[in-house]
Amino acid sequence: MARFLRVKYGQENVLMSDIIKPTKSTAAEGPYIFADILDFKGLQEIVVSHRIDWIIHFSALLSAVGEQNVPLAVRVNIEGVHNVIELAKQYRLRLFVPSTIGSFGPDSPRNPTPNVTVQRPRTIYGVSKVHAELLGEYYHHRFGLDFRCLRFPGVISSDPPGGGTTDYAVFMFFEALRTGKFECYLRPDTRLPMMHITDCLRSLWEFLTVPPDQLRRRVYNVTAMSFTPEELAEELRKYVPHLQVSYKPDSRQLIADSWPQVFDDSEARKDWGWEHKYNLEELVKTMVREVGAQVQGQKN
Ligand SMILES: NC(=O)C1=CN([C@@H]2O[C@H](COP(=O)(O)OP(=O)(O)OC[C@H]3O[C@@H](n4cnc5c(N)ncnc54)[C@H](O)[C@@H]3O)[C@@H](O)[C@H]2O)C=CC1
Ligand SMILES: CC(=O)[C@H](N)C(=O)O
Repeated sequence: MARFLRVKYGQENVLMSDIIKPTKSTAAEGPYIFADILDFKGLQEIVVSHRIDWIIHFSALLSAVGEQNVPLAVRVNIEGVHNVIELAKQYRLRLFVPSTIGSFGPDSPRNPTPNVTVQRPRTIYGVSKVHAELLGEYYHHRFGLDFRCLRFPGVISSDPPGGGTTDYAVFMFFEALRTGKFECYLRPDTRLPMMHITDCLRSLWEFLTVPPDQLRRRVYNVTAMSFTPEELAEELRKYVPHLQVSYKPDSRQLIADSWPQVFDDSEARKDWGWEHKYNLEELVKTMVREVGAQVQGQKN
């Protein structure tokens, strides 16, 4: 996202932060600083000394890793949001926080899942995201905070994924192109909403720049497609014809079974003109090219 925003606003005007060391190429792309989302005073200092006016808050533990360390997920995902939202209120910053299909649960309608419906997720990740959505809406109505939030589906890119349930789709490309074999931790018929990273970043950008009076909500579903592991493998076989996929469901299956299968993003399409560009065919073609280049680079 920083790369995307730097093209629009200039390299020096977008400050990237994390608690981890940047890769060489990330460090070369523009300013990068240490910021721990749990350190409120440290965040205040950054906002003041860098004259920050807009926060895009990505830090989180995703669904699968969150279940492995619930206390840490509570701190990073819930305390972290308390800190940025209070910061945004104090300094009148604009704030974007992503949510997810994981903010829905087994009581939600799964096909399709509308923008407003029962949520009641069963993972700490989902609970923390519903909390962020509600708190953001509350701060918007109570204090006039410009809070915006998109619920993303599984986002597919050639970067290493962070420990979610939808990560299988990324792993399948790497294993298919490295070894021609893949063991999937979800059942072959597990349908989940997905989106290519290019569409994800564009949706975020378009949503951030919509004039406020065009928004009927502060939280919108967005998506591009839905597919199952079996359907993804079938499309991938156009490029790796002998791909063998076996299935060994683990605890992530339970999570996937409680999530939307088809995400209804008609409100985003109607209110601010959201349109995806990548369907399954385009996504696979692009991923094969990008992951293929990485795999080739590792071999040389
Ligand atoms: N990747 C996906 O498919 C989807 C992602 N999202 C949301 O997008 C956001 C980014 O997701 P990803 O990039 O995939 O996750 P990721 O796991 O790759 O990145 C999360 C980042 O948070 C950082 N972090 C952890 N603790 C921190 C702390 N105390 N202070 C500062 N930073 C800290 C980590 O170092 C990591 O770089 C998350 O909020 C996630 O919920 C939403 C839906 C789908
Ligand atoms: C859909 C998400 O939020 C994420 N990729 C996960 O699987 O946890």
